Amino acid sequence: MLEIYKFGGSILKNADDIRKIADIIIKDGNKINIFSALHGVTDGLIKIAEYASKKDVKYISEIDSLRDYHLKICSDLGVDNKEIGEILIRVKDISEYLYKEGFYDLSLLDLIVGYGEILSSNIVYLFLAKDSSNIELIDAKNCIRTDSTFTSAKVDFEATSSLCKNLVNIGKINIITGFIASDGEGRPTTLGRNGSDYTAALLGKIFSAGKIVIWKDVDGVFTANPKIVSNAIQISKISYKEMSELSYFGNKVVSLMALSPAISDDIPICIRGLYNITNEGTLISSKTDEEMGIKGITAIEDVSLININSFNILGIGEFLKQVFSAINKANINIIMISQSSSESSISICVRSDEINEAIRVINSEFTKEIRENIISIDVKNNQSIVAVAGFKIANQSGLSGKIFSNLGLANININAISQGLCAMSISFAVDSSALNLCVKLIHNSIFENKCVNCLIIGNGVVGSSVIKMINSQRQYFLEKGIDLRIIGYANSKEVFLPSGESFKYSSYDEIISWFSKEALIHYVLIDCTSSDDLVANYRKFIDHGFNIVTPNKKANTLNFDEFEKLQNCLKVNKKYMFYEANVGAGLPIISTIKDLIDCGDEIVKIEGIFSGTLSYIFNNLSNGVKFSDIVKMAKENGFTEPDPRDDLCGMDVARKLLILARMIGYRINLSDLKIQNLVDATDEQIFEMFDSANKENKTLRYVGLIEDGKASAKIIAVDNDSPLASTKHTDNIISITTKFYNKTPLVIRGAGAGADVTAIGVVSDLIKLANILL
Ligand SMILES: Nc1ncnc2c1ncn2[C@@H]1O[C@H](COP(=O)(O)OP(=O)(O)O)[C@@H](O)[C@H]1O
Ligand SMILES: N[C@@H](CC(=O)OP(=O)(O)O)C(=O)O
Repeated sequence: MLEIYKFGGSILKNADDIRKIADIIIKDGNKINIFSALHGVTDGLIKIAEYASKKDVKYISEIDSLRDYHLKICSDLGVDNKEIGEILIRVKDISEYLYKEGFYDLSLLDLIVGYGEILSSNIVYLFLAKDSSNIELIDAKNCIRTDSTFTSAKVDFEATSSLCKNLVNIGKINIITGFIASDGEGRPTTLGRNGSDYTAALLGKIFSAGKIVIWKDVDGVFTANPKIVSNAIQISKISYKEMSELSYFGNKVVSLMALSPAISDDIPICIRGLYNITNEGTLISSKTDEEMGIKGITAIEDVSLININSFNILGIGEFLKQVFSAINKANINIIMISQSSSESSISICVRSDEINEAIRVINSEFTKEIRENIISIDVKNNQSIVAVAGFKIANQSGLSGKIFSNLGLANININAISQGLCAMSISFAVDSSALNLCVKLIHNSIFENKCVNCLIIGNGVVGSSVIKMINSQRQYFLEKGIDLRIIGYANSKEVFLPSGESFKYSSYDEIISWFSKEALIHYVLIDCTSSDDLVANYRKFIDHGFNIVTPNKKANTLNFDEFEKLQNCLKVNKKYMFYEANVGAGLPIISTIKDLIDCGDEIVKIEGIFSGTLSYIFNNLSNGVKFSDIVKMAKENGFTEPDPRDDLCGMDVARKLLILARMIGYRINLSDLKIQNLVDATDEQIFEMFDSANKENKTLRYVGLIEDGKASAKIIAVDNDSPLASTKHTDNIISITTKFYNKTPLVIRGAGAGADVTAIGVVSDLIKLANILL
């Protein structure tokens, strides 16, 4: 099966690229190979023509760099540079002529610009010809015949077909210049920017190729430009119609012009990546990937919007006819139209370089009406058109809502919208300054809305366990439709990204702006620190779209005013904060209390052992064992904070009590709690308490209590048969008495400390959050 290969400027950057291309051509024995100019060379040649004709000597340095670029590649490839040098002298001669004349027209522009393809093809030919005699170099000026519309010439297919059949020997490996052609008088023409794709498609049609393969620096067609949207998804199959829609709206992967010869003869076009040849690329054909209804988001930059308002004096039909015929006469290309018939107003989008002409013709068409204030015109410059395309666009209910509500949240204004009844696309105009954010947001609201993007700050014991748990359970969560994705994790100085890269930060603002620019849809900050500073920044994170999940107790124990501000901030931004691991690590204490409240139950009393450390200490009290020795043992076993006084002072228990008390509506602060501090408790004092409890068949416990609007914690002697007496090891136990659980309280008991159980608390919050968001 004959295949046409086309190699674009994006993969013609250096000698290595050319070696890779040569390998592919030789390995596949591919017969028809079309080449664009080296990367950036067409732009460079246009600049040379412009400078030289304006008598600007900058053209000389441009010529020099053009020469150096090509000659360096020749020398890197070990190719004799004599011929290339001669071609470069011709380019120099033309530019000197333009300089002398101080003028250029489009035919001269085509003459000079076409040398880009001549140079690149010659280099490739010379390189391949070093090892093979079966290589042919073809200048497409000798076989692609066009009219004389310089810079965008129209092809005479019949003449081209017979010239190509005469000239191209498909027994050989042909290296053919893309983009360039000649008119009936032999004058060089070009097929329009990005025209090499078209050359490839024409040859595909002429030689009834089985496939046209366009080699690129990307692995295929993606759901958005992967250079803008880093998480764009590669499309495996896309229909000609869908691709045409994307190309019309600015997708550069394959030019619109190139699609038509392929469509007419049903020749599949495959987009493949030179740098990843194991990837099969994207197939553009009559078939599409049915499951993927929406294929992508694309944009046309540098457009202007003209709004023409008519105050209904003319009939709407007559008004539109006049507008379009005026614009049509001036040969201006209308890219998008949006009409509001009730007001007889119409918005027309044109390329920015055509806006002045468009305004001029409309002004002259409606001179009288404008003078009489029947018609008014206003113009918005610096616009871009964004389009979402795919075969299911027309019948995707809610799609526009999803797109526009996300743009609304990001304060991006839509200046005009267009969608047909059976359209393959929705297109709309936005300010160019918002373009990249807009494309990312739309992309992510369509393709990434099933994923919760987790930023973990704090990579200590808990943070590391959370990361491990998210990663090891990933598949399990995915099967349940929940995609928890870690987008970064940070210590106090640096953020590490999944790509292996990292960046240092000195303020949380830097982290926020780094991740906000990705414009993902669902963000969550997982605060695994005990930092007050990070908590002080929560509101900024929330304002920028983050939800919060945290085992850090500092946020819920801020002084009440600050705590309320945080709650309001969550409410205003419609974001969530989950904090199961604040109390009892993974034990479902917070969620149970929340559920009870949500059901209308009333919490009368909460009592329990809230500290794993203090639980361990009092569980190990027995005759003949000193309190201070048990504290030492707890420390040796890693059950205490690095400084055990942080546990003994009762502050950790106080925070937990305050968190629960606020949940059930107490408007109190830490200073309102009565907490027994054990830092200075002596062995004798504790033994005395232990002994007298023992004698009364009671057990000593450090118990927290929330009741009657107050919260406190102290050592209590509880009955030996009370649930609080039954704890072991580092257990937490919490007994909740409510309006409904009034005879026998609801009791939750289990391990209340440790990295893994805390991580469970965090991850269970993430799942709850995901179930709300997704
Ligand atoms: N949806 C998309 N999928 C893949 N690439 C895209 C998409 N939209 C824009 N691009 C851009 O198109 C570029 C390739 O086009 P171009 O530079 O014209 O290639 P060439 O010079 O090889 O013809 C890619 O590098 C990529 O940045
Ligand atoms: N070199 C021409 C033709 C072309 O098709 O190039 P590329 O394949 O790099 O888009 C241009 O830049 O317009």
